[in-house]
Amino acid sequence: MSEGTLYDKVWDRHKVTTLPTGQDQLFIGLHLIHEVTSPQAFGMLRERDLEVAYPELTHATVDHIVPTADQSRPYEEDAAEEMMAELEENVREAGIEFSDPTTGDQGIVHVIGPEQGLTQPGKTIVCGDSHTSTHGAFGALAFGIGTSQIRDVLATGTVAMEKQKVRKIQVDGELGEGVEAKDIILEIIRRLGTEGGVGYVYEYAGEAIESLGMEGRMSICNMSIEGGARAGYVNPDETTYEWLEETDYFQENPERFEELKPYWESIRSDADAEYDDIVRIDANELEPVVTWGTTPGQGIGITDPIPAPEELPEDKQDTARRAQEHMRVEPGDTMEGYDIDVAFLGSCTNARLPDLRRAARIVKGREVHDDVRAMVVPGSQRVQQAAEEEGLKDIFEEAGFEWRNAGCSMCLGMNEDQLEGDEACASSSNRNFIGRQGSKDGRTVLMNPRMVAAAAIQGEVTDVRELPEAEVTAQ
Ligand SMILES: CC(C)[C@H](C(=O)O)[C@@H](O)C(=O)O
Ligand code: SF4
Repeated sequence: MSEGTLYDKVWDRHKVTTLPTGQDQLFIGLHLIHEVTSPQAFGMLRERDLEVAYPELTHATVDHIVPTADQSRPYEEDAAEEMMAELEENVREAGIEFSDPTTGDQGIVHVIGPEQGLTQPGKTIVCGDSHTSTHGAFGALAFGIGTSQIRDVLATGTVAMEKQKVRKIQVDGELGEGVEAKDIILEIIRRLGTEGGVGYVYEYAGEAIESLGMEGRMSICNMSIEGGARAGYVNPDETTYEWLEETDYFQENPERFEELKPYWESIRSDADAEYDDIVRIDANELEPVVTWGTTPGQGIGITDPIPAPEELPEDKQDTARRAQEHMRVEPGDTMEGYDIDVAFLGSCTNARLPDLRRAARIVKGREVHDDVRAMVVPGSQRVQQAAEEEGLKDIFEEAGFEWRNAGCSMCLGMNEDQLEGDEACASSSNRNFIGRQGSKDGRTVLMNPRMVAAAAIQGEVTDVRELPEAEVTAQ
């Protein structure tokens, strides 16, 4: 008999009880914390004289406020220094491991969890951060949670949640040249809308998903939340296991790998599992996708015309009009040739090593356009170090990119990396909301990392398929 989807199986395994509210109480296998959303929750624990129940299942990093240029302490910005100091005190008191910048392991929370082998198939993972859905790439159930839930998980190791429906997104076929995981997810959100996933978790399946590496799967799961879904996941397979085996945790505990593998296999969705909805996408039809508006759902293929608001469903027309005014784009035009001032290669969506490698192949031997300020912000210190060792830093710097230290940076502009005035930014991040990159008049165009590299070189949104790639010796 079918036990159902991965979602059903992992949920049932972690369910403690059904609460009088109708919600289920779930045991949490990994609680990731960062400096922005944890301080209040620790405060609530103190008020009630409670201790952290499972410090060994909790792991901290600093990412949002961390400066990416000068990281000497105290940080130049007082607010950043205060948040860092508070996190340091909280983790010290509770005995929580902290990947701070002195460890060489620091980075964006959704980059370091997988990197260190903390993220594993069949685990329940939470973090006070919406993009926690990223970890679903490993076949984990991973949810972003709010402050009171962070408090609950700190105090009890459990959280109250409502079960969602499951939509299978079946991506068949093969991606063409220059088209990436990021384009798949931007296309999904374009088709289903930013609210389309409300009430669902997304299971990504099909040949095009299975042939992606873990980093591509993470880019897709990362943006599930931008499509309104509570979480997203991919069933674990040999690609997952091979990646995991190289992580610290399984290098240090090889016997755990053999012990856990049967569990990982057992939680895969059954072939006859029932879904609440199934959506099919043909990867062969995709081209690089870019956004023309101010939500991640306002995207188009690079050769497609920007839609006229009146052609859109009625409830989308006003936001489209406002977005087109803000972005200063005209219906009927393509986004190709849209002038940019800044190029940002970073964020938990697209700042892992393979992302930087692909972008470097576009950048090598070329120069950043005179009117463009371009920067690379690696997702973690480890990505940074590996990229430096294999020569990627030199490629970017020779072309005129700034090479920064790891953090969220200009993805949301909580540190000093911000757009100025009405600058337009080609960005490998996941949100293009008005004001997102630190300036209320700033204009963000989301795209895949190779497209960001191409835009940096040309000074305008460019179809990367027209720029031949250079050979880069890195594997
Ligand atoms: C600061 C944090 C709460 C926020 C999130 O939840 O996603 C941030 O990471 C973001 O991407 O906007
Ligand atoms: S990189 Fe951006 S999306 Fe990711 S956690 Fe940081 S701010 Fe949020």
